[in-house]
Amino acid sequence: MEPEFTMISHMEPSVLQEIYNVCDMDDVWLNIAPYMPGIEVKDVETCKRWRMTRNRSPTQLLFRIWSAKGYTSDHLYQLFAKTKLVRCMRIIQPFVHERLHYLEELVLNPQKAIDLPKEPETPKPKKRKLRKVRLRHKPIITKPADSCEPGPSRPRIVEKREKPPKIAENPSRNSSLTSKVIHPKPTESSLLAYRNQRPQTQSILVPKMPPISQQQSINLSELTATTASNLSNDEFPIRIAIEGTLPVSYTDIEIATNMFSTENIIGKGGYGIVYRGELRSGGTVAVKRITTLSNTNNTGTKSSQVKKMEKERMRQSLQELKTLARFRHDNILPIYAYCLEGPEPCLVYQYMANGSLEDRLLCRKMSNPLTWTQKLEISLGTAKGLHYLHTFTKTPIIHGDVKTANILLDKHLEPKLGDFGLSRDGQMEAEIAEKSPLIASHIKGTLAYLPPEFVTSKILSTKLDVYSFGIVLAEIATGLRAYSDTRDPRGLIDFCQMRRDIVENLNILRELIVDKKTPAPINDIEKDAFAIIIDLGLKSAQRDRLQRPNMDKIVEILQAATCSTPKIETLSIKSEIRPAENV
Ligand SMILES: Nc1ncnc2c1ncn2[C@@H]1O[C@H](COP(=O)(O)OP(=O)(O)OP(=O)(O)O)[C@@H](O)[C@H]1O
Repeated sequence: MEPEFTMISHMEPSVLQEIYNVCDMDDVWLNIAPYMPGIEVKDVETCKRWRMTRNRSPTQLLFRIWSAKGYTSDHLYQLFAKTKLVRCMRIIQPFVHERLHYLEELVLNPQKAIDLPKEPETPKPKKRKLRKVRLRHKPIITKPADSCEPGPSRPRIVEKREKPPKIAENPSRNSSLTSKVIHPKPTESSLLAYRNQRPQTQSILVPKMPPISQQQSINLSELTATTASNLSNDEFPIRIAIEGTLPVSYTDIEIATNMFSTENIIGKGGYGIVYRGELRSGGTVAVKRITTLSNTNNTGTKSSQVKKMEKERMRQSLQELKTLARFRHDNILPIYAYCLEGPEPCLVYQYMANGSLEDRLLCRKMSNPLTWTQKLEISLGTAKGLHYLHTFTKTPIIHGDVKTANILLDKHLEPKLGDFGLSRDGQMEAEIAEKSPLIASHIKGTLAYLPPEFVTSKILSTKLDVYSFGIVLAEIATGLRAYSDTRDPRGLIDFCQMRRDIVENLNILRELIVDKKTPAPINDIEKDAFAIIIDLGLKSAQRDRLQRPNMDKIVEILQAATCSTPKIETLSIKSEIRPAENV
């Protein structure tokens, strides 16, 4: 059965490439942009910068932006007819509905067109497949006053603000060409005519995307053409993920990050680069740009391995979006917005001025060492965030990747847990006794922070996060890395525990493993801080998960430690734990 329509982004990549080649040549794309409903001045400017700064095809970006608005190969064919690009019409003809094929003849021989049978009226689209898109700006075309180009000038788009549109225009019905609306290559007079003819409204009806859940798999190109409003299946995870979070345009992100300038880079992770962005309305944000993999094999297509990695990358980004959009807490990194319409998906977060806890513990970027009071507050805040995740809903959420790099510090050094790509629904330890333990389908996370029961038996419970948090506490107390090849033992918990077993005297232990960068304690709370943090760290990272405390107990201990002289048992774990194996 013939498909109802083909989304531009779903067309054969080699066909699209051919079109890009033709339209990039002599900047032909600049001639067609003014005829594309919904394309604004800022979009054209973005495409120009895209070519200038990255040497990438401006047509490709232009089509991506347009395609994200729901336009199909049929619309593209009509656009090429309007701009008399017969070569392009022929290239995409196999993807175009037969009823439109007559347009080629019409373009080649407009006189003959009078004798042609009238174009069959486009069937009225089903109501549920239509979506109303209102555009704020109407581009109009003028000849640049300062143009020094000979002959017909290249149309320039200038922005003009308009009153809100009143009448809806359906491009699938109104843009079917008749001899009246076919334009020759724009000349000054034709541009004037075009301006007068162009409908006064910018409100158009766009066919809705097919529900993505019906498609076989999710890939980047599908997602980049996806917006919140054109997903129709309520069960589809993207819709759930993005509900309650604002979509933002790719252009706005480019402007905020100064075209993703290297000066704005604040960090790099496994899946993307994080940029500092300045909003036009004022305020700073962090933008994570999920990088796509450029590796292709010698046939020019991506290997199945690369496709698998891209899919996983996308899955994790959506998981992060889904969890962060659902859970709001003082100690969970707020997500502000997302963008799926551009060449790479982007997530926009609150900007954390003091970077990651990892950076601060290692005094990277010339930062000052944290004091014991700050270390206690950061430990407590992080514990509260985890406690919230484990207890807020009936089914606890397991973060799955708690580590110092994923604890971010705002300008007041308030910690916020980030990187929820591996988060999932889990079980409380108590539930495991009643039911059978949840077994993860795969092991993911940072190996040095993963507990033995997860690495060996894939047992998934809240105690996974408790174990990882224990290692974070040991890092806070000692200033040492979770794992080091040059240390014996290499794992930090084993390293501390071994010394703890040998040395009875707390002062000597402190001398051996305390973080020497931390300023000397200035009060009783600070004096006790090292012992409390390392003790809790070792307890939380015990090999036997049943011996590890719950997050509520951990919060209670840290809360007591930050407010008054704690009356809690410290360094009492000598006989309780066996040295943990390095995982
Ligand atoms: N909201 C933010 N504000 C300020 N800096 C941030 C923010 N988010 C991330 N960063 C910085 O960017 C770095 C990279 O973050 P990202 O989450 O991509 O990777 P990661 O967690 O370090 O690594 P991976 O995702 O591979 O585990 C962080 O270590 C941090 O320094």
